[in-house]
Amino acid sequence: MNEATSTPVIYFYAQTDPYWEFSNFAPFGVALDGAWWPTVEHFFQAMKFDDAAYRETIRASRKPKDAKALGMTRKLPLRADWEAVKDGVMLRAVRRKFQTHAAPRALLLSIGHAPIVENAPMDAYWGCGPDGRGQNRLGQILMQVRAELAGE
Ligand SMILES: Nc1nc(O)c(N)c(N[C@@H]2O[C@H](COP(=O)(O)O)[C@@H](O)[C@H]2O)n1
Repeated sequence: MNEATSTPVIYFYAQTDPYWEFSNFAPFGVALDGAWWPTVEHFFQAMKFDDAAYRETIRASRKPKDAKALGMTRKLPLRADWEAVKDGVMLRAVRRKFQTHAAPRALLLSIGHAPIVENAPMDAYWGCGPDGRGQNRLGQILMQVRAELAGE
């Protein structure tokens, strides 16, 4: 429960959780930059790199966890501006996912103005982190996309 508003908080993360559809790992592909990406995670991880061949390796990987593992390598350099652009990359991909797929869009709109939190125990940037006090940037982006879709 959000104590300020008494609105239930929507948590999501694992495939077995309610609202798994909100995860970047959920199987909703996106068309971006002239290609089809199997999940938002594939696109996000690939965009970390200037190397086009490596981006394609990530795009072609079987599962989002494979894409994530490929994106975590530091054998190749991250693009120099990654920290500056990563939130915009995430917003583009999440926005396209919900524009493209009716089922997750309906679910996102069905929860009204409820706060959304990625319940990621190891990620205090995109999620709420181990102590629940992380930045929750993915949750914020989902709420932004929800407002756009609702015409707010
Ligand atoms: N479902 C799921 N499983 C994991 O293991 C995760 N880490 C996440 N979180 C997502 O990871 C992405 C962030 O990647 P970087 O750490 O910036 O490389 C982002 O899509 C999170 O939502 N989710």
